[in-house]
Amino acid sequence: MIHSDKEADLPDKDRKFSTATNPENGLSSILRLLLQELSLFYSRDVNGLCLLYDLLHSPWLQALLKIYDCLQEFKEKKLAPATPYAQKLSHEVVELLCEAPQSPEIQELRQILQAPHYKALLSAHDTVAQKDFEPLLPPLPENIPESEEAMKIVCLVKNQQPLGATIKRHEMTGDILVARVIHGGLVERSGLLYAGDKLVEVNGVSVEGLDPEQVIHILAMSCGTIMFKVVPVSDPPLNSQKMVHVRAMMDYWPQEDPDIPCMDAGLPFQKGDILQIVDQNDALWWQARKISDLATCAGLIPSTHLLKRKQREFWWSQPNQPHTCHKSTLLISMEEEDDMKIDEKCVEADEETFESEELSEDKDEFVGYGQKFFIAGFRRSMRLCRRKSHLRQLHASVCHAGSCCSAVGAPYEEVVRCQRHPSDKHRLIVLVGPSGVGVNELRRQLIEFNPNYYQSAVPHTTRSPKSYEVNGREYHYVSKEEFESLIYSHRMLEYGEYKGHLYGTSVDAVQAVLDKGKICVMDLEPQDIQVARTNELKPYVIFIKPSNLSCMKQSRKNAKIITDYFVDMKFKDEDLQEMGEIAQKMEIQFGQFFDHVIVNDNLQDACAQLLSAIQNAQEEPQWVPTIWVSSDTQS
Ligand SMILES: Nc1ncnc2c1ncn2[C@@H]1O[C@H](COP(=O)(O)OP(=O)(O)OP(=O)(O)O)[C@@H](O)[C@H]1O
Repeated sequence: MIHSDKEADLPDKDRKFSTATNPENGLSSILRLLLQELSLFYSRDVNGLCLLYDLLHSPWLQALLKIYDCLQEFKEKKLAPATPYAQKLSHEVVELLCEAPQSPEIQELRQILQAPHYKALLSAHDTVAQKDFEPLLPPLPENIPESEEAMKIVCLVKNQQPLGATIKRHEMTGDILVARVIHGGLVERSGLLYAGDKLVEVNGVSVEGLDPEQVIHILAMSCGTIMFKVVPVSDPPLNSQKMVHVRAMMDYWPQEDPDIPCMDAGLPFQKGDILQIVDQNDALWWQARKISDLATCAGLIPSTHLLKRKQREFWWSQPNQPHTCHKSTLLISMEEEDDMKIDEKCVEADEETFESEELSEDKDEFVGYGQKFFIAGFRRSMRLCRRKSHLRQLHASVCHAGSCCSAVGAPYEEVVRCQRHPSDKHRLIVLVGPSGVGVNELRRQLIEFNPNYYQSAVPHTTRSPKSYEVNGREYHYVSKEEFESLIYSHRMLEYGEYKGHLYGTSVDAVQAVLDKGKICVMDLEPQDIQVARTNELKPYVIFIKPSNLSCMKQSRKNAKIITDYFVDMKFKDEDLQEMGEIAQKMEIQFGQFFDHVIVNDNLQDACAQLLSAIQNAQEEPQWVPTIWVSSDTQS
């Protein structure tokens, strides 16, 4: 269907120098001449001439040069259609074939020519060949008054998708204006309508005096081509802002937001979603797309400014009502119950009993088959103290929440996609999960799998070392003053008190592992994640989640938990149920910080998932807070 009219177009001068059109000047023919010359010297093998001769004579080089010549020839040709009416021609051929004596070949050809995709191909060919790219505009209305000179007529062909623009009524004049053009929608892609354009007519119907809803009704009833008569805005807004990516730190449901200017244009999202913000021209309503669905047009999301304002208004109007900030209240009451339950389980025990339980934990710290190596950070006191710190810090977070914004924080966090450079330190791996879900089990399995690569940080304590303990192995033994100074200088990632002693993990202890080129794996209570989220440690947070109750009952038949008063205690059904509830609440409150979620049902599967998640975190590009990268560049 397409042929070349190169010869007809080319001036004589060009034709003379074209290697492509004159095969004698082609590279392959030059090679042929060269070979003839070389053959004269071949028998004498002057300076490796034989080698060169064989090389130039090789069939693959000859073939390559021929291909090069053909491509060169093709590149210089201009393509023009043999006929712009291929569809008609095909139709004629089909008619002739009907009259011709029938044979299997003729039948097959008819079928091919009548197949819808083939017809569509010819139709596309003809459209291109006829250069029929412009939409057919209806004729301009006659007798346009001179005052309407500034108007323009815009025709859009509506398909199944919405037009991608919103309208509003001007408060003073009552004019119907284009309020905003949605990024990626039909109107934006046409480039014909802008925010601020005044609508005069839609499909010949005057919009004067109509409500926006009535105009929308006219648009909804129209199909095919829609004609707008508009007075263009004098300065069409230019979107010169660069795209920004953010992590949503909250959920948003447009259907539940009475303030959204157009509910259908809203973009629902959940905390943790990565959003691409494409338009921030409006101070209150931004336009964004989910990174997981970039093919769709953008939707409206509330701006940071609007959300903070709403949070403040809500706080002041309903100070006694539970709201976003109060989600933690649920956790607190639950934790208080938890404490009471521990009391119920309480057995009288004296210091001696605890001493022996502490000793019995040694099996947790010396592991390995045959060769014994040491894993720090699994001590019972440390784990119980961590649980208590959870309760204490939740209390503190509510007491200190002076304003809604400080409790909730920024609704969006700016992020960039970034890959760790192989020469950079590893990212800290943080495991989070409800007590008993298996965080320590998984951490231990990981370190046992490759103790030269995975390691935990050595915690600090203010208690004195026991006779068999070594400073810097089980714990770093420090004075209360030293410990407190680490807290005040923000060098403690987590800390808590247990039986009158302080326990905690410092940033420096984590750094010591990372400095050795190893991957540091630690578990944290979810409210401590934010403390660890720094450029220094760049933590990758993995949430360990229980599976459903019946699976847990099955898989945890032989599992044991540690409590204040028992070293090993079997799970009761209530424990497993409570674990599920706490996991749910953790996800609701802290889900935005989780980079990855693993359901710990089958232990082997969960370990395999953990290994692969850690590998991805270290070696694949990930979304990280922009501030981590910018502070890297500055330092
Ligand atoms: N997938 C699993 N299948 C069977 N048992 C498991 C699984 N994961 C963990 N366990 C067992 O469950 C018990 C509790 O696990 P673990 O001590 O790791 O809990 P944890 O999340 O660290 O809790 P805490 O933070 O309160 O110490 C242990 O006996 C552990 O061996």
